[in-house]
Amino acid sequence: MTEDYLVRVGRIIRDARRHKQLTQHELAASLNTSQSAVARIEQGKQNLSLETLARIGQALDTEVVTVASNTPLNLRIEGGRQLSGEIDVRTSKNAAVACLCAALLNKGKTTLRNLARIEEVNRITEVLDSIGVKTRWLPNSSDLEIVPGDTIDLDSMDEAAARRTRTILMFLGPLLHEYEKFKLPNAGGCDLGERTVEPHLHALRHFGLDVVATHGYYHATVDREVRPKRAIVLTERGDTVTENALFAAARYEGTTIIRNASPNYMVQDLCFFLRELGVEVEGVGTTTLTVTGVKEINKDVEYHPSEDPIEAMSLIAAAIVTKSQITVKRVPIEFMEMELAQLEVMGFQYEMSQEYLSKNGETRLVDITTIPSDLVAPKDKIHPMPFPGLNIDNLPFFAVIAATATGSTTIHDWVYDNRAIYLIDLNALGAKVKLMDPHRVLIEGPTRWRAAEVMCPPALRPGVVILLGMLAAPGTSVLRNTYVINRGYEELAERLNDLGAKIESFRD
Ligand SMILES: CC(=O)N[C@H]1[C@@H](OP(=O)(O)OP(=O)(O)OC[C@H]2O[C@@H](n3ccc(=O)[nH]c3=O)[C@H](O)[C@@H]2O)O[C@H](CO)[C@@H](O)[C@@H]1O
Ligand SMILES: C=C(OP(=O)(O)O)C(=O)O
Repeated sequence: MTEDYLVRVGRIIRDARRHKQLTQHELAASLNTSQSAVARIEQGKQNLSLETLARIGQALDTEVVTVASNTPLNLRIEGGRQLSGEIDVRTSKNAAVACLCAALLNKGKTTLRNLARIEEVNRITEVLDSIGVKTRWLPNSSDLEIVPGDTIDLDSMDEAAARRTRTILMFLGPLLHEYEKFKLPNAGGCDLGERTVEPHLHALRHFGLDVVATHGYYHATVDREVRPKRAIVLTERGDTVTENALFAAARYEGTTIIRNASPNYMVQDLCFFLRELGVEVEGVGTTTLTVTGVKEINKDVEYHPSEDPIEAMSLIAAAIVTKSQITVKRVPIEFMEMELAQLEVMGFQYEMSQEYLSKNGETRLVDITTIPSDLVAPKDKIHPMPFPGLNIDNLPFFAVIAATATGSTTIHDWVYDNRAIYLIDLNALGAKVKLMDPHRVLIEGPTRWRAAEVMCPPALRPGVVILLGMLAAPGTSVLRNTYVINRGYEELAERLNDLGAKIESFRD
């Protein structure tokens, strides 16, 4: 390395350290080195090995050196291997994004413990950092600290990051307390077809929010005289719309009743977190939420979001399709009961531990040990429903499971216009999936899986479904362009490898 280059790298490291509000001492401690060594590195007076650069990147949550990161990340899978061992379910993407947005309600310091370190969270922290909210991962942990401070500078928003997620829509609820006029870039995310924002606007109108969508932005105005006069009835029982209504109610000093609310897992997590902020929420887990808000929130709080039922389902599906015995630990059982009941109908056998509590002190967890089972197709169609029905995001996993079962299974995804269609990508791996119409697929099993090279569908769950098919297929498969998977899962390939899978990531 030339001296000039070392100086530039040193400066990048210094800036990243300052951005994370770490002293040289603190960085040195997490690198197991001395403060003077860090000082030399930052002055460009220290030769750096690739390993040291990687460790610094890890300590500062930033890639100091980016290796061709603009090219898509692909996975190479040696399939047909059985899995074994134990794996912990990590905390959920959907609770993470809800709590991140809720942190905007609080002028004090919010610490979200053991947060999922996934791309979706990275996009939101990029957006938050760009508008002047200070976020930092605490050293050697997955705990994220968020301090909004006194002013939020929406004009400096990292729009590219904002447009890659639908979560930006959930800034409406918190921001209506701060501004009488503001604009936000339109929401993006997985390509699942048209996703409405109308129910959000309908709910937030009760708090004086009016939104006009033009030229890629939501232009919002807030009339502070308008306050909820009666119960807010959501026009859809959606998760994020319920969350937006909760954000609005959380800093309204009166009492708001939200009917047709989603009682789903991420909404429950959000309600528990709002309680930590001093907001009264009754009816958690039901379709009527009664919220008594507080005008200003300025509290140092911490919260532990709960484990992800969708990741739990993904891991159980991995065991089923590879005919493996594994123990999936920390399964939030309340949100997996319908899925397990449906799997039982298909002949799936498993053992379940006693219940214990998640670190949020509320969510009930169990460990599930899968028993390799010969599955049969269910007589009735499999379809999702709002909680306590079969989770909408767990439905795609039934496609790859049905492909291993004997007989014909109908899967009916009434929710998304564009999600069922990706399931036919399983056919490249030998499955027989027929699209009956945009919402229904018919799957004939069992499948003689074969390896293939497939472009990852532009949607998170279908992407993982194809990956699971590849785990089942003997031989070498390649799944190309897998960003969407990392949007919702933390180190999925590495963790499956710990169970005996053989997955390598590579860039072209
Ligand atoms: C960040 C987050 O938490 N995302 C979840 C949330 O997204 P989110 O709450 O944003 O879901 P949407 O509002 O997009 O709803 C999904 C689809 O279901 C339709 N719909 C929904 C409810 C209803 O009562 N009637 C109805 O028709 C909507 O029109 C839409 O087409 O909920 C979805 C459905 O559970 C999940 O897939 C997402 O993972
Ligand atoms: C559709 C999903 O999420 P999002 O709402 O973030 O797009 C999902 O988690 O599968």
